[in-house]
Amino acid sequence: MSDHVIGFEHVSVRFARHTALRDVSVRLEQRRIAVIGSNGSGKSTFARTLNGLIVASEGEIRVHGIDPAREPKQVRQRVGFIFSNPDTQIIMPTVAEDVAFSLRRRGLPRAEIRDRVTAALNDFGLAAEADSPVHELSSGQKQLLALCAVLIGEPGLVVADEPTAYLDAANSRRIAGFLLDRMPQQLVLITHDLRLAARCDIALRFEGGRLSDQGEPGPVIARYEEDQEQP
Ligand SMILES: Nc1ncnc2c1ncn2[C@@H]1O[C@H](COP(=O)(O)OP(=O)(O)OP(=O)(O)O)[C@@H](O)[C@H]1O
Repeated sequence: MSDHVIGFEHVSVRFARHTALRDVSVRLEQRRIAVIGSNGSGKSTFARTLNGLIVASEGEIRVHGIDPAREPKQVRQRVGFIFSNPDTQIIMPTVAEDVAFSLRRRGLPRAEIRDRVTAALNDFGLAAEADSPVHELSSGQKQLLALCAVLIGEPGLVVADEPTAYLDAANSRRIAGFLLDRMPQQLVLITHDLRLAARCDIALRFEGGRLSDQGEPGPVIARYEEDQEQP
C-alpha cells in the first residue's frame, strides 16, 4: 500500500533566519508529480526532504513507508536524486566506473556489476563512452550519465531538481522524454519549465514556503501564470 505513497503531515523546515517550508500536508500517489512556484518558494527544500538531505524541523514525512529522518540509509536507496548540474554528482573518473559506483558500494558480485553496467550504458546510448573520462562528455551526456548512475540502483522514486536547466533544446527534450515518458519510477520534478509541468499527473505549487495550490497541472499552471502577470 505505502509502496508509492509520499506523505507529509504538518511539515515545516526552519533554517537559522528563514522558514523554507511552512506547515505542508499532502498525500501523493501519482506517478509524475510536478513542483512549481517562484524563486525561493521552497521547492528545492521540499525535494531535499524527500531523501533526507534536509530534515524537517516539525511534522512527519513518509516516503514509500520510510521516514527519511530516521532511516537515512534506506531512503537514499529508495530515492534517487538528479540535480541541475550533473558535475555535482559524477564521482568517478570514467563513465563505466561512475555507473558501477553505487553497485560496488552495495557489495554486488563483480560479474553482476559488469553485466548491469553494460546493459545500462547501452540503454542510455553511452556504451561507446564506457571508458571515456567523464570530463570529455557533453553536458547532455553528463546528465544522461547522472540519470543512468541513479537508475542502476533501482530506486522507487526519482527526484529531479531542474534537470534540464543547463541543457540545450535537444538534450532537454531527451532528458525530459526519458523522465516523463519512459522511466517506470515515480517522479518528483521541480521545474520552472511549465511545459514539462503540464505533462505530469499532478502539479504542486509552493509560495512563501506554503503549498499554495495543487491539482491537475493545467489549471494550477494557469493560476500561477495569472499571478505572475500581476504587477
Ligand atoms: N541551507 C539553507 N540555509 C538557509 N536558508 C536556506 C537554505 N536552503 C534554502 N534556504 C532558503 O529557503 C528558501 C527556499 O529555498 P528553496 O531553495 O527551497 O527555494 P526554491 O523554490 O527551490 O527556489 P528556486 O526556484 O530559486 O530554486 C529561500 O529563501 C532560501 O534562501
